[in-house]
Amino acid sequence: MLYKSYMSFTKPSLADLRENYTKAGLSVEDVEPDPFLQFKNWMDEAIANHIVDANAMTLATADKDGMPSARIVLLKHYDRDGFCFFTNYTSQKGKDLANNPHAALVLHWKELERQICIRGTVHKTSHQESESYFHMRPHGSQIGATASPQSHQIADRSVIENREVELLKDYPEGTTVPLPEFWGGYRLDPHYIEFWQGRPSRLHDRIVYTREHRNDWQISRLAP
Ligand SMILES: Cc1cc2nc3c(=O)[nH]c(=O)nc-3n(C[C@H](O)[C@H](O)[C@H](O)COP(=O)(O)O)c2cc1C
Repeated sequence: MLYKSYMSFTKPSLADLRENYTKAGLSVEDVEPDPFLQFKNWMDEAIANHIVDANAMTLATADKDGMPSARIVLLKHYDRDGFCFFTNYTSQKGKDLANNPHAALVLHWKELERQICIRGTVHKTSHQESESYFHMRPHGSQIGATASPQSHQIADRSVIENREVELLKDYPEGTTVPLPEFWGGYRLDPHYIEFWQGRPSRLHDRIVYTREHRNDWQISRLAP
């Protein structure tokens, strides 16, 4: 009874929403021995296919008691040392990562029927990396990042808008906004990278790279 009324919340019912995935397959023989090259191949395809926000990924962290939280961040750089994103170090995710450096990332490109799941350990990027990325951002974004006490309660929107006005007086367009000490990058150094390709009848392909030692990746298949 409860189930029935729940189902009628949305029309068509959420329980009736389903896609059959048919675009491609993935096997151990298909993939690169190096997961970062495999990641690059898929990211290049996502960009070539004009996927909106192809670099958007869910970042899952957990606080010191193990309580998880997740949110979207943008992947701004990756290489064999890991996957980088930038944020406010005093945010919820920043507090979580200070206490528990284990985290997970998920990218989902529904148009390609693909998902990538990554698990690893997170470290702050160097001050130089944070500074160089901060100053690549549009002036307005630099001011916005400086104005916002991300994840802290504020009385209303005027708190950040007033701060923005003050900062624009000190640092008008064309001047250098200093990198705030509370803002910068993190790099997730992965030990698990999974490539998921949707297949018909929910018999999806999952090819997983796990790492015992640096650059020594084992490749295996998981059941969907
Ligand atoms: C598409 C998209 C991209 C985002 N990119 C970032 C990002 O790169 N860095 C960031 O700090 N927040 C980003 N956000 C906002 C976060 O999802 C989140 O609201 C914010 O970081 C506060 O998270 P927290 O309170 O869990 O720390 C993005 C949100 C969306 C929807």
